[in-house]
Amino acid sequence: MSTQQTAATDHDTAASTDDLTGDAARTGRAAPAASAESTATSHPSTAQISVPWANALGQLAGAVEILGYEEGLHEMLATPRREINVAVPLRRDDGRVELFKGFRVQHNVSRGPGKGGLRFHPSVDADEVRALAMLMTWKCAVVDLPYGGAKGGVGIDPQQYSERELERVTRRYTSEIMPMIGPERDIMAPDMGTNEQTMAWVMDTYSVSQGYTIPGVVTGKPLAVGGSLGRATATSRGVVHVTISALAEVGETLTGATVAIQGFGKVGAHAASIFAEEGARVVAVSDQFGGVHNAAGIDVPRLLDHVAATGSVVGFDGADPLGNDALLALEVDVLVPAAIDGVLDSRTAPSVRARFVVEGANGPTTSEADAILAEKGVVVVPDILANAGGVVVSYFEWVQSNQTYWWDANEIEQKLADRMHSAFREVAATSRAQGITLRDAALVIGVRRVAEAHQIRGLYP
Ligand SMILES: NC(=O)C1=CN([C@@H]2O[C@H](COP(=O)(O)OP(=O)(O)OC[C@H]3O[C@@H](n4cnc5c(N)ncnc54)[C@H](OP(=O)(O)O)[C@@H]3O)[C@@H](O)[C@H]2O)C=CC1
Ligand SMILES: O=C(O)CCC(=O)C(=O)O
Repeated sequence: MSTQQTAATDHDTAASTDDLTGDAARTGRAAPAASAESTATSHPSTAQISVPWANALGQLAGAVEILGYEEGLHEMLATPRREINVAVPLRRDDGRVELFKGFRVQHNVSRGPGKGGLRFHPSVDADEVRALAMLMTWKCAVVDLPYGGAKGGVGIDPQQYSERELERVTRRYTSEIMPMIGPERDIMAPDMGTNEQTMAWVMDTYSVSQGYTIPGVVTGKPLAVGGSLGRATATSRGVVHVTISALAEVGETLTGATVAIQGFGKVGAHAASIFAEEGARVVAVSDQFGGVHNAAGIDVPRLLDHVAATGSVVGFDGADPLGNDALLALEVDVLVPAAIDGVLDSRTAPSVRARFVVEGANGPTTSEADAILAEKGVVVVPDILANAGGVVVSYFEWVQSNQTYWWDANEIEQKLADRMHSAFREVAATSRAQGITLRDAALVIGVRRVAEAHQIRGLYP
């Protein structure tokens, strides 16, 4: 028996995960637009809506059904408050001109300014950004931050462009969406394809336009211009905190637990390091080029050196090659999708053998896959809880910026741990009390907080 199988067997003796998967029949409900894969299309010009937006609407519909809200309130919660589409021209280093589409969506601002990342990825379109903005609304509410939800994106593959070209795209995009953003209006942060340098360019472009330095317009900035300690690792650390909480629910710890991670970017790579430091066995990781697997556990620091030298996990000599789909099907305790959305769908979900799926990525599981995983007894810790560590420390960064007084790393890590564990406890308690999945429980908490804000403010009768 392999060491991987031994670990799984050890964990099999612990308490069952049934009470965190809710009632599978209920999870598989036919909510409006919930059958995302069958009704949606990834082509924005057709009458149908895209998979991420259909999934987001379906999730909201499920929460509204549980909460018993009437249609007017449902419609208000489903409708983005403000959206802007912009054209972003770029003069390439060689003189040619290219045009990209950019978007910023404020889904809801009833609890505070819009908050959410900026994504550079070729798949970015209006529906994807809408879906991600809606997720931000529920996410900020689940961890009880005084923010609404927003997201931005540019349909560009950043790996095909020079640093100088990316700077020009970022500055032009920022200028185009300028009327919507600001430290009290809408605060950006890094997401897929962007990083702290991108945030420094956004902050500089915004500050120059206003005539003075305004660090609070973005979070996830470099420390040298007002970033926060702990932000770079916060999303991943939050993923590890909720994994520890989820395992504790069934009487287990992280020690020796097997973990597979899809995506080795800002979230996936830090998660691999932190899981390994905390005593878990990281057996597989992947990036867009493929994955690597070692049942005895990957030497993560050595893998990081390999990635720094080659740009990919592929070819690492301390593990065997593995495809991305095969990674999703590994028999592990914890599977962490930390790359793109929709990777767990009706095709891949039946093969999942992990006991816990902890969503580092936004929207990695389609509605159909959710129902399949619940049926199989797989516990899914949903994105709006699992990856909220990033926005929690973004909030800390914004608070520090506003008060111009900086906390030390221990204070930030402790506040992050407290916030993530207490949010998990609250979600798990709702899940148990109502017999619903962790995703539905997190949505019920988030949606209810946002609806309450509307009702108290009088924006909704
Ligand atoms: N950064 C943050 O603070 C937060 C991020 N998230 C979510 O986490 C996810 C990852 O974000 P982040 O780490 O910031 O993004 P990055 O751009 O830093 O990393 C993305 C990773 O995904 C990999 N990837 C891209 N396409 C595929 C594919 N088709 N199959 C497998 N892997 C793929 C990339 O591979 P390669 O390295 O080869 O390019 C890269 O390793 C996103 O869903 C994001 O919205 C959620 C909360 C906060
Ligand atoms: O840190 C933030 O403000 C938001 C990060 C983000 O985009 C996300 O949580 O999806």
